[in-house]
Amino acid sequence: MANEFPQALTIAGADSDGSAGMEADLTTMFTLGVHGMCVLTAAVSGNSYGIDAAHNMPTDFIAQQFKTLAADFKIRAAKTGMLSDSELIRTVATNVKAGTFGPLVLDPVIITKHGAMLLEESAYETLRQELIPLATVITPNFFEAQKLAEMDITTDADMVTAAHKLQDMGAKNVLVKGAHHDGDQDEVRDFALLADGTSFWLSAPYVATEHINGTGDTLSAAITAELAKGNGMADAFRIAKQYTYEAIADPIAVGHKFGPINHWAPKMTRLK
Ligand SMILES: Nc1ncnc2c1ncn2[C@@H]1O[C@H](COP(=O)(O)OP(=O)(O)OP(=O)(O)O)[C@@H](O)[C@H]1O
Ligand SMILES: Cc1ncc(COP(=O)(O)O)c(N)n1
Repeated sequence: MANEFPQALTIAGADSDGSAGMEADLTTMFTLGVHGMCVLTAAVSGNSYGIDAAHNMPTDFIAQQFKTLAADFKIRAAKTGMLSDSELIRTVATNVKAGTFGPLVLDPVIITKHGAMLLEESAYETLRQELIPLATVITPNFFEAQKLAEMDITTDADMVTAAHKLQDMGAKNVLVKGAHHDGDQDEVRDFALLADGTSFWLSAPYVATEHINGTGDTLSAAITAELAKGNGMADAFRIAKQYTYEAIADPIAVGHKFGPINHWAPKMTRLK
């Protein structure tokens, strides 16, 4: 009998162009040497220009997927992606609480690189109440941190304040991703706040490319994969940031606008 292989779960929407969502999550987990599984929450019809349509899965089917996977696999870490609305968030929260899926990485997907909104504004409060308290880690981008912490973020000090607010809401560890879309900077910095109160900045060179669809999914899926392998939180953050940077830094020519990042570039396969 083979040794038990690290297994992780993504609770996410499918992105038809393969750049973000479930596809980015499973690709990242595969590349980092973890077997990835999926509870499908929604599906979008998208290409590198934008998203043309989206559909949610029925909540009873979402609940069934959790039960089917829990009946068999030893899932060591899980993450969330596109959750669309309050009903879906509640379904996911109920089923996460009922199962043993290890640490939960909450990627609070609200907006895509093309500006499509993947979470209804009326659901922000449900996310705060139902899912943030269950989160071992939350990984909001700049925009999501502003919405969830209900504050403007313009300085490093604001990022730190937002991270503490999210921790006060119940997320144990927080990674607030810095803004990077204006191109007037030479580095992108994310702020990490750990459960024990320690904190640090993660920095990488700014890459001037439009091939950045799925960066947030990739970062949170890489954190999930590293936690599934047994790495500590700070190491998981650092490895995930490096993996994502390397995948952005060597773009591939796929699509005409916001194309996918390059998961063949990182030289980190099965890094422990
Ligand atoms: N152009 C870039 N150059 C270097 N690093 C980048 C660039 N864009 C994003 N990153 C990094 O990628 C990671 C993901 O952050 P990002 O803010 O893109 O997530 P996101 O907005 O949730 O992604 P998405 O829009 O795909 O949902 C962060 O560590 C961020 O610093
Ligand atoms: C189905 C789906 N889920 C999530 C995202 C956002 O991904 P990211 O935050 O990585 O840009 C997306 N574009 N599509």
